[in-house]
Amino acid sequence: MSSSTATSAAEATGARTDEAASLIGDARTRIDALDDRIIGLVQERMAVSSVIQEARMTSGGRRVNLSREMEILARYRDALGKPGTSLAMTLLELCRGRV
Ligand SMILES: C=C(O[C@@H]1C=C(C(=O)O)C=C[C@H]1O)C(=O)O
Repeated sequence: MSSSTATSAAEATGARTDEAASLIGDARTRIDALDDRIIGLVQERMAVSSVIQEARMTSGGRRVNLSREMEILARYRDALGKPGTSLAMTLLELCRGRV
């Protein structure tokens, strides 16, 4: 490390060289942008899910539809493996609350 700026970047990233610290800083900026989009998509999913649940309940049905939830869990598991199931369960909890 040659400058104090590089030293603090290294401290913030855990890198041991200026080059690695720079790469990590840039990649973290991209991750922050991706997380902003993911959060926005989750919020959009919550809003769409809420429309479906309200329509079903207004028609006299139940909030939750387990067969549909099984499809969603399988889709995430097929795409992402076992942690995909956990992710889908968290998404479903956000969208329809705890059951
Ligand atoms: C949105 C629906 O209602 C509920 C919420 C779901 C979801 O957020 O994906 C899935 C099944 C239901 O428990 C639906 O039936 O599609």
